Amino acid sequence: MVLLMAKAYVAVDIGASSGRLMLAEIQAGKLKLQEMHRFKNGFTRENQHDRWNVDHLVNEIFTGLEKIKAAGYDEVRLGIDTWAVDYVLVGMDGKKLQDPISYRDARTRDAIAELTSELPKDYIYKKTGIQFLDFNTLYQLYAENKADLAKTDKIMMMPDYLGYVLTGNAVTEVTNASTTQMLNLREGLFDKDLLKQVNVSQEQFPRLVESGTVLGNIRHKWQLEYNLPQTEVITVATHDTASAVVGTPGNGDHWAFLSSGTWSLLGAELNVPENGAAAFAENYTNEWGAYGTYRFLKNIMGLWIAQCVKREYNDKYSFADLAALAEKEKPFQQFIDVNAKRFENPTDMIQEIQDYCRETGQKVPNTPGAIMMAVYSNLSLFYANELAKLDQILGYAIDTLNIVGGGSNVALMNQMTSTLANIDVYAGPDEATAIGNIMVQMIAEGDVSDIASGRQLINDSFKIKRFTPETGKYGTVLQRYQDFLKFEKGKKVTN
Ligand SMILES: Nc1ncnc2c1ncn2[C@@H]1O[C@H](COP(=O)(O)OP(=O)(O)O)[C@@H](O)[C@H]1O
Ligand SMILES: C[C@H](O)[C@H](O)[C@@H](O)C(=O)COP(=O)(O)O
Ligand SMILES: [Mg+2]
Repeated sequence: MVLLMAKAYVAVDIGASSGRLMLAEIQAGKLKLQEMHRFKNGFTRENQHDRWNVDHLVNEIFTGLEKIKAAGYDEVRLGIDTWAVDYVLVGMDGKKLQDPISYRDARTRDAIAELTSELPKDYIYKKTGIQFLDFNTLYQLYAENKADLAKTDKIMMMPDYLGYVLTGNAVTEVTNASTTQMLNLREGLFDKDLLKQVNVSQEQFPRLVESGTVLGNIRHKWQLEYNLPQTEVITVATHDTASAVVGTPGNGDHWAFLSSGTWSLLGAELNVPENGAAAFAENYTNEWGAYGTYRFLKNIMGLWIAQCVKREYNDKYSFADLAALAEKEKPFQQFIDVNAKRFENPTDMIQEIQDYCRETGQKVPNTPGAIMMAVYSNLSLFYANELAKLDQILGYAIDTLNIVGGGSNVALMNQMTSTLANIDVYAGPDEATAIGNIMVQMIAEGDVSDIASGRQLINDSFKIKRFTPETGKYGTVLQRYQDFLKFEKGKKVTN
């Protein structure tokens, strides 16, 4: 009797700190997920810029696929998602011109001020509905080496470039394209004025496609070089946060998501964009989601800070160790604006945190536990503050927060956020990005009918932990934090 193997799906999810290949199948009505390969990601200094090693990423994808083949899977579907805004310049010969520059590189430091002196911010926001982050693709292209741009045949967003290397086919998938801050909300195309502003032609971007589009099979030349399964690549929601939102269980009537990884992306899934005055004033974004939705969210510095702290202790502590050390400390011993520019890419994060506390006349954390409690408690305060703003902008009360990603493992932060925001928190799955990647593939293949049934399958398949508010436990700390932020912004703390 030939056992019909359930279709196997592979998610390649590459975040700013780590990448992974996750294999999924539906077994007995549940989604079974297994990690087949994990690898480090990160940028290094090369040729005067912070750059990603994109050949390393390609090699790791093939290594992961060889492991999947060796595990007995001869045929798979595969989707690729990565972090946003960064791109690869591809020359007339179809090869990359150089290793891509990271969004944390200093080259865009003054780009927003320069570009928006010619094109006002409100004009750009009305067109695109996208938040002003100085590393958006628009500002990277504004700062790009003009000679390199002239040699460029195609500008490929990171996940699209990886799909192109595997299959030879180039597209621009819309969820990640929206993070460029160059897509026109009304027209659904790259905006002509913004293209002109950075001397790029529409033709230099491959055609725009929706998530769920079949990209093609892995090229034969790779099959000869590596021992790979037969692999059909599907263009998923290629911005990792878009996949994370698809993979969010969506518990609650008016629920919000917090994709908690290197970045914390806090927001709500909308059916129409919200690019009005209040959203503009609070720098909220309308990144495009899967299935015609919009990810109305704010970028928060997130666990990037924890990653730097861990590295600066020479990886002596695991993340779980650092969370356990923090648990032993008292919360809210100092207030920190975690989104201050100074925390974006400092040479020494621990020093930066201590200097900030000294400059603002606050208690300076000196031990790993105290430093991590400062990080976790101020992230939780920032989340609670932003949830209050979200209620104001959207005009209704968010009743539940779904926290996904690696940060959903930090019970201390899940509980603090629930109490500070006075709403229920559902934590998990931590691999929601990979799950959302796979969900789009399954919907494209007809194995799952739509996103609602996909989210039901997620709830049925993974352990989702609920946290409820310990009402009143922290008194007026949130109000005092909000007053502190207003005071610091008024003082224009140098950052
Ligand atoms: N067991 C854990 N305890 C505490 N923190 C954790 C744990 N697992 C993961 N994390 C946190 O999650 C972060 C990674 O989340 P992840 O979603 O994998 O990020 P990315 O996709 O950006 O690489 C780590 O930086 C760490 O701070
Ligand atoms: C620069 C972008 O805002 C950033 O990539 C963010 O959107 C993102 O993709 C975060 O994903 P991580 O998994 O790296 O936290
Ligand atoms: Mg991630």
